[in-house]
Amino acid sequence: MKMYYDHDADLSLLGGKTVAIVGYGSQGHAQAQNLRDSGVKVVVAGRPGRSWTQAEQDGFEVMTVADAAKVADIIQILMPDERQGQVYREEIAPNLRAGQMLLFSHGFNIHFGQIAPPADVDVAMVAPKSPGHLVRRVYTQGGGVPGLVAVHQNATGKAKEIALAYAKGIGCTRAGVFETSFREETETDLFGEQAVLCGGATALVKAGFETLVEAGYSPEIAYFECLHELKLIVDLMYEGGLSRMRYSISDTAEFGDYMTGPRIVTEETKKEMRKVLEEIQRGEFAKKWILENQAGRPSYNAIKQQEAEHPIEQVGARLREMMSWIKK
Ligand SMILES: NC(=O)C1=CN([C@@H]2O[C@H](COP(=O)(O)OP(=O)(O)OC[C@H]3O[C@@H](n4cnc5c(N)ncnc54)[C@H](OP(=O)(O)O)[C@@H]3O)[C@@H](O)[C@H]2O)C=CC1
Ligand SMILES: CC[C@](O)(C(C)=O)C(=O)O
Ligand SMILES: [Mg+2]
Ligand SMILES: [Mg+2]
Repeated sequence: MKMYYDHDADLSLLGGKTVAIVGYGSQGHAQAQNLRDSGVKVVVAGRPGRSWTQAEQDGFEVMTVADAAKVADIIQILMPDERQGQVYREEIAPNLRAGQMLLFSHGFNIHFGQIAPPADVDVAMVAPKSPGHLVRRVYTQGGGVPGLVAVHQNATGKAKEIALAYAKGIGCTRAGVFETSFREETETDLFGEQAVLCGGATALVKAGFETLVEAGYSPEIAYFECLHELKLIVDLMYEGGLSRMRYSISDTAEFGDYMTGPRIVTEETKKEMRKVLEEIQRGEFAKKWILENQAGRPSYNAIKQQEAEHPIEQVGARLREMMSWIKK
């Protein structure tokens, strides 16, 4: 397995081809706009509604998913994971022809068997390791976000080269693209978002905020300390790793970091992380998420509502009103 950069990928492989971006949400709008700016012919596929209108306003030719599956050479599926199976079966599969490429940015549906493409199409993945809005922002700033590339089916014999050309079109080869498998991407992505990036980080931020507020400190100070400043600290880690961050903070903070960090994230926490990973590997999380959607998302909706009402969200909204550069 190796890393691929701009000089390893040939954008001309997409010349004369049409890429259909199915779904114009977080990843869809970013990948569609980056590809277009890279000179690739892009159409957007969706259903009548907000995203369809937005894609038209952004200057794209927009069509139904079924029509896009007919006209495109590469079909990049960027609908929510839980919707992809049904739309694939109803609108994409009946219109597929040999030699097309089905592309994904997350391996969930292939790895967990929700989508089973015919043998005569390429099936690959280009997964940006970034939220969609930053895929676009970093590209327009001249950079790119790292990505993963994987091939599940190589019907044409050119699947990896085409996927790498696509990765170049969205800017990922500027930062580096690592070759992986659908299984590795799916399991590590689910683990990362649950244990560290989203679940772990939000739980840490809320616990810190609540500890300060419950001890009588101002919610405003607790917000700045536990949420706002986290971005600034993480920016330093992004630029130069843990040591760059530790270079910039005071020695007092660095000593506190060494003494207290291991008391917060303990061996017990790591034990739980290993359990989370095993549940993902055994497909238990995927099953739970599929059943949750079939039941109309009762837990998801209830917790989402509860989280929106957390005091950190109220105080944060008020404080950010004064920071116009953040609102932009
Ligand atoms: N969000 C991210 O940053 C990342 C996402 N990914 C992966 O990318 C994929 C897309 O995720 P994400 O960008 O978050 O998705 P979003 O939820 O942001 O966007 C979903 C899009 O799909 C459209 N859509 C939903 N249902 C249908 C349907 N039945 N028919 C046609 N269009 C439909 C929505 O249109 P409408 O407005 O009509 O609802 C919307 O445009 C997933 O596989 C995800 O795991 C990978 C890396 C990061
Ligand atoms: C961290 C969440 C993510 O995996 C991502 C932005 O990479 C996602 O599924 O949105
Ligand atoms: Mg991810
Ligand atoms: Mg993810």
